[in-house]
Amino acid sequence: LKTIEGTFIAPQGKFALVVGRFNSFVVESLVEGAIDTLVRHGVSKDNITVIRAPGAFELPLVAQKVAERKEYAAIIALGAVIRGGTPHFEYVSGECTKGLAQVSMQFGVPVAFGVLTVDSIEQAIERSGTKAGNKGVEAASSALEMVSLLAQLE
Ligand SMILES: O=c1[nH]c(NC[C@H](O)[C@H](O)[C@H](O)CO)c([N+](=O)[O-])c(=O)[nH]1
Repeated sequence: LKTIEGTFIAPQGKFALVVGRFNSFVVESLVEGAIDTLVRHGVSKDNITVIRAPGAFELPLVAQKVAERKEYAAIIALGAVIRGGTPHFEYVSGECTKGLAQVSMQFGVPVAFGVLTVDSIEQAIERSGTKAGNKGVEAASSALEMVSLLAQLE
């Protein structure tokens, strides 16, 4: 039986955090959690770049431009799409999710999905460092694991 799995041991590679500013009160906690996770797993802060975009809708294009540079071992997408009174939520979160997945497949680079898509501010706060964890931490952990896993599949 052969098993191939990723570890969380920091690679030499660089990490790009592409961040949607919208709902920054929540998103900045995701950024903090992601950076803390990378650093505590041995990634040098010199190997972490934070790129901020207006909102979640812009994240796929920014991720694509970052991926094109072929400089980064992984991209961590962070944002918060919070349902308002209109269907806008579906369009923004749907396009963001599809677009990020497309970049990942097109360029063969891990794009960790750390974009909250929630029904309320309360849910957003719960997932940005309170009782439901921190989606930025989860996304950074996923990025570390994927870099390690993909290195074994090259
Ligand atoms: O990141 C978000 N962007 C949002 N809209 C902005 C969007 O991402 C674009 O920046 C904007 O449409 C301009 O292109 C949101 N809502 O509208 O609710 C949201 O909840 N989260």
